Amino acid sequence: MEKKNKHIDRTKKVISIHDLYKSFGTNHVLRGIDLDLYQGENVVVLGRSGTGKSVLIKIIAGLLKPDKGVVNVLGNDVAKISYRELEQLRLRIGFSFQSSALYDSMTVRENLEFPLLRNSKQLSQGQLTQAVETALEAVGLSQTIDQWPAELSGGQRKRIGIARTLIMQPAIMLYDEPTAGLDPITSMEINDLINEVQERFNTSSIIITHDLTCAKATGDRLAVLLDGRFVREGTFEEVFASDDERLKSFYDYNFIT
Ligand SMILES: Nc1ncnc2c1ncn2[C@@H]1O[C@H](COP(=O)(O)OP(=O)(O)OP(=O)(O)O)[C@@H](O)[C@H]1O
Repeated sequence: MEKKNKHIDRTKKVISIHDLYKSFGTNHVLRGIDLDLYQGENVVVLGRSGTGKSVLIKIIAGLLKPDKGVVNVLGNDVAKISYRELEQLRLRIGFSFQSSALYDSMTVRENLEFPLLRNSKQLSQGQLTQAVETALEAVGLSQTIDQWPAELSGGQRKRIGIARTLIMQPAIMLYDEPTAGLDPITSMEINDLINEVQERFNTSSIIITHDLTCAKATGDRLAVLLDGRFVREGTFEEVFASDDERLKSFYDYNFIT
């Protein structure tokens, strides 16, 4: 079912991208991208492999510099701010990567404490425990607190990865292929979690995927990236209510997998 979110504030842009270009040598990856993300909104970026979705996310996080164009994140022009300002900005952005990248040699509790200890050293043990418990509760995995990553399923590891991101109370979440490699039921649970995070913490999110079920379940708005530009944008129904041949590849892909 298509989602409905009533909490989007269309007067507040948390990300604003205008006329963004990025090439690597003769490989012109992004060729004039415009994208706004509003407070409380989930935007899905749909695109096939190699279309520049990760490059876009890296530019938003200031990990890559644009060749041309403006990328404003939470009021900061990422190409212009100092390294220190960029570090501060990154603390307000949560990344959920394809591999959940938990530390195998740490328990779930230690994995979650890690970003807090690295970034805000003045917390008492009681505050740390409280933050860990709140984040685990938000992803429905309170009982795993003293387990090791190797004891968890792929879906559970993904949730713990999201909890570790939430513990920093990010304003923006960037999800890179959140359902990749997960079975349909677990994928559905992750989609629900993305929506729960949006509602509970009023985060704004960019979700990168080529999974149409995920796009439909989580996206308030979809933007389809093809040949370096967004070729269609709107709700799931608006984007796919057309016989645009360029979108056929997504149906074929999703039919096969
Ligand atoms: N640091 C880099 N140096 C050179 N080329 C790069 C670099 N990063 C990305 N590219 C190129 O940019 C293009 C887009 O890559 P990107 O990783 O953004 O694709 P994607 O849409 O995220 O794909 P996937 O779904 O497979 O992750 C590719 O051709 C890739 O080789």
